[in-house]
Amino acid sequence: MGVGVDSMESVAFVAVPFPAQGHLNQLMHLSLLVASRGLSMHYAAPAAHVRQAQSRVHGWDPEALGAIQFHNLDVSTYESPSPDPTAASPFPSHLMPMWETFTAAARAPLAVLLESLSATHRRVVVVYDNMNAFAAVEAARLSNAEAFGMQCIAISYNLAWLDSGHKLLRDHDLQFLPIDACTTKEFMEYVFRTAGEMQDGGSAPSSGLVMNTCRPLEGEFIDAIAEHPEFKHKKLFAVGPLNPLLDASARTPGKARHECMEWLDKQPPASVLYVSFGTTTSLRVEQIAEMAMAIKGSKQRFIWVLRDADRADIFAESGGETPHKKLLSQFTTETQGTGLVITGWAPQLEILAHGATAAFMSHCGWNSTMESLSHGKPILAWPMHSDQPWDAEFLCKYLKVGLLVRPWEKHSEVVPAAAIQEVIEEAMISENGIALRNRAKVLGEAVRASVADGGSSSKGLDDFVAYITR
Ligand SMILES: O=c1ccn([C@@H]2O[C@H](COP(=O)(O)OP(=O)(O)O[C@H]3O[C@H](CO)[C@@H](O)[C@H](O)[C@H]3O)[C@@H](O)[C@H]2O)c(=O)[nH]1
Repeated sequence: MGVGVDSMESVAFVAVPFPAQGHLNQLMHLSLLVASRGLSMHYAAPAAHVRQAQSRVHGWDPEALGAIQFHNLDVSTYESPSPDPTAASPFPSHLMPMWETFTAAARAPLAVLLESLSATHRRVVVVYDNMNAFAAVEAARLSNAEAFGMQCIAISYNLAWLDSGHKLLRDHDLQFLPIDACTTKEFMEYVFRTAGEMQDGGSAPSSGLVMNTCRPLEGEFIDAIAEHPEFKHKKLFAVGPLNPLLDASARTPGKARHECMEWLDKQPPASVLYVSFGTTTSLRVEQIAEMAMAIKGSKQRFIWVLRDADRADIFAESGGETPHKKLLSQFTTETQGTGLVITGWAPQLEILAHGATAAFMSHCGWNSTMESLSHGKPILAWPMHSDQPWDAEFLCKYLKVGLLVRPWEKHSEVVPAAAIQEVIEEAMISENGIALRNRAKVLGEAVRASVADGGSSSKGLDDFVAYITR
């Protein structure tokens, strides 16, 4: 027997993230933000990635997860090799087998989920990672579903991709490196193959884009993309930063604090350098040695997250001893009291929010960029792959809250300790560094205002929810 319209719940919101931390995270934040608006919330990913997203969610009281129904998309088993720091390309190619399996296998169970939600709701709204265009195709098969792409990277990146000679880039002297230069041939082939399945050989059948960005960072670029023929007839919503905003005490309600936070509490204000390269980068052992020398030589307080890229299944046993174990133990002894090395999962959002943190040496993944800027912290930019060289360019030349550690062009070289140390000292103890930190603080206030009541991103989220529940 069919379900009567009167008894149907209203709108089902289905998040379909791409299986990698920097993507799982953003759709989780969006789902949690929308959850309080009375929609029926769903988050669909392979089982290990649902678990990953749940266990690593940051800045939220874990109880908030209760508002979401999680669905394990049944995909066949995939290889989960260790990353290879010595590989010719810094791109995380060890994740490719899992991504291939995901794209091929997640579609059928997603279709079943969407069909069942479609039968019991007035409307199904699918917010899919732009890498998962298949989800938009599945939504388009249903009469009462619509899809929105989730933009997990800078929108200026899309503009540069579509038109690298755009006036905005020329006016600000911004150089765009094409993505194929910063990834691998294999990844590009995967991207074009998965996008190529789309209708008319091009874009996914979506109603628009939800963008994890805000006007104080990318206002001109948001306007320019809205004018672009590809987006002109689409609904665009800038709702970022999606990451929660913490105050300088950096406490997340309902969550036990990591021991590094007790150490941070004891450091003077704006005195600690935070160093981390996200979840898709593994440094060569020679580079780790140079980094250790630079940090020690700078005599600055620090927290250094020294971990390899995630494996496809983060819960799989990691094999063997790390090659830098001896170096690390010596470094830890020599820098006792000045800093901490974290080899596990660090509470990055809390560290960036903390009043003792001064600056962030980062690979410029878009999450790290937004998390840092929304807490008013400048970036020592060391781009590794993909969109990161663009983010570094944007931070250093457009927003003027970044210092370049090394240009992308030198990515295959080991950066010597002296060069790293010079940038650390510039950020931490020079006049220029103080000016940089002040600019980041001012920008951070503008970013935070955009998600406060009446701010542009807060309005963007209201408009999005009003549109999907119309
Ligand atoms: O110990 C750690 C390490 C990472 N993080 C978090 O993990 C996320 C990492 O995301 P991001 O900074 O974006 O880096 P990647 O993991 O490298 O992200 C991938 O996804 C991003 C969004 O698409 C892209 O911008 C990047 O280039 C791509 O590598 C952030 O939320 C961090 O706060 C922690 O909380 N603790």
